[in-house]
Amino acid sequence: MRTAYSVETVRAAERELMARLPEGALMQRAAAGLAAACADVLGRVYGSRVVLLVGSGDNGGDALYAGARLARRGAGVRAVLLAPGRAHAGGLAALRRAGGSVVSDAGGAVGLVEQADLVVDGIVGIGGKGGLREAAVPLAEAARRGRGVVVAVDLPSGVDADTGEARGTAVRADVTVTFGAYKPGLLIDPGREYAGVVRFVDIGLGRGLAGGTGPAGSPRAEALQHADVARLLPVPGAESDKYRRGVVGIAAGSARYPGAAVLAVGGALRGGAGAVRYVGPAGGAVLARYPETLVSERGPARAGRVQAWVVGPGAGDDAATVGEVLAADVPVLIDADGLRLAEVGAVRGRGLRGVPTLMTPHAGEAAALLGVEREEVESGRLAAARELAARYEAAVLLKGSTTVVAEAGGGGAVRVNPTGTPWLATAGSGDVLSGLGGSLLAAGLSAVDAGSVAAYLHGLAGRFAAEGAPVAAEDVAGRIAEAWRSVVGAGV
Ligand SMILES: NC(=O)C1=CN([C@@H]2O[C@H](COP(=O)(O)OP(=O)(O)OC[C@H]3O[C@@H](n4cnc5c(N)ncnc54)[C@H](OP(=O)(O)O)[C@@H]3O)[C@@H](O)[C@H]2O)[C@@H](O)CC1
Ligand SMILES: [K+]
Repeated sequence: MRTAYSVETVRAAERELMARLPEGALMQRAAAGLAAACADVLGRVYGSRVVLLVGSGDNGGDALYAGARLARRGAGVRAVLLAPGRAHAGGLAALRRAGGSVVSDAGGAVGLVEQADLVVDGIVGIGGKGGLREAAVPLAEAARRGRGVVVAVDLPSGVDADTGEARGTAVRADVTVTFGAYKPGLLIDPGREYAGVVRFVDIGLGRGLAGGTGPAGSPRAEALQHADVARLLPVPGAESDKYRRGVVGIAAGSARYPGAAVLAVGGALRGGAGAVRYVGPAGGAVLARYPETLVSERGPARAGRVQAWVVGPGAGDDAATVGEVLAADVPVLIDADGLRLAEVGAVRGRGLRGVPTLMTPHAGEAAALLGVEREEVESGRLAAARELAARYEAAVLLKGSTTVVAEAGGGGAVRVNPTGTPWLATAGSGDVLSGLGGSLLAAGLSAVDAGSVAAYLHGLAGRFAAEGAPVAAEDVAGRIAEAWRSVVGAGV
């Protein structure tokens, strides 16, 4: 699991640790880790050309001390100072002692940046406010088009550490070396994309972050990894029959949109439930594609037992079916039209009774439910998911470039999906996800686990299906088993 903490929590943990350590010790740990990562990406340090972009805070200090270490190993290191009078004094002295040089005219340094083998972005770290300042923009752009590798210190400058927002230009890193804890902005797009490969350097904050003797700051975001997902996936026991593995009911599709039902059933059949029951007007289309489906002509209340329901994909205006499903005392996943048709009170009532509900809106649907503009949801995905989860007392999976899952009530760490791919933004892909999530709910996973595991597998399946080309939702459903196998293989 990658666990990310807010800047406030990281700062508090740092203060607590610094009080017990000699002055400057933490920065030396950070700089040592940073220099090691830089040496790795360079391959050969001796003779390489390194340019440090140095801002006015400790982020620049890290860059300068790491630069000094590289200079001692024979690299030609130049520090470009964005605020010449305010650069970290100790770091500057260390760099000069090691033979590095300083460039105070940032405006004239564009050529240097373009020609460097390695550009180290120490412009600003967790102390950053707003986007990159004007003087830094041409340097960030030069780093992007230049020939060298770009390594960001702690996080790419211009990216908001707590939200992943990038206002205006931000540094595009190949590698980000982050200290002490992941920051949410490294896990959430667009920040995640700007960060490139993230390397974590432990500087000893663990005890403070865990709440031990330090601040009881809880994680803000977490990203499942293969091994976490492998532990959560349902495994049938020797005596499991199809009913013990869970039956998932799909109340989806309409005469106008039969395809949504077919795709949701397709996702559900690959999600670990023992059987899929379909209720709705698209039974013929469903059976034609998936003859193993149990199709019922009657409404959800009389369709037979299920351990979880999926309601909403392609449902049109069928509010009665949505109401009937929400009245059932089993977990329910609500998607698409169902989100619009579900009454807040009915969903909240389930949550207050302890019956799980998982809502799976995309940004547009979430914006409509919250009564805000879509852009507001897109630029503050964590906050939007938490707000919906609090209003509805339901787990909320907010789909998008980075899919996030908040627990009912909106507290706790938000799960952030690391496997997404832009190719998944294709018609019907959400229907597959809803079936898959419902199937995992029926197999016994909690709402947050079912949502985050479904997003993880769906993202992997999307990548397998796409391989760099457009995909159809059917292809994604068809690759879920492969995604599952790849996860389980890595977890054992
Ligand atoms: N604390 C620790 O224990 C450890 C911390 N560590 C490291 O320290 C980093 C945090 O250092 P920090 O607190 O000095 O803040 P930092 O990110 O360098 O920036 C603040 C400065 O930048 C400025 N500035 C603000 N916004 C800006 C913008 N948009 N664009 C440009 N400039 C902007 C602002 O100045 P002002 O607004 O006054 O002009 C201020 O001077 C952290 O990320 C990690 O790398 C490690 O060494 C491990 C131990
Ligand atoms: K930085």
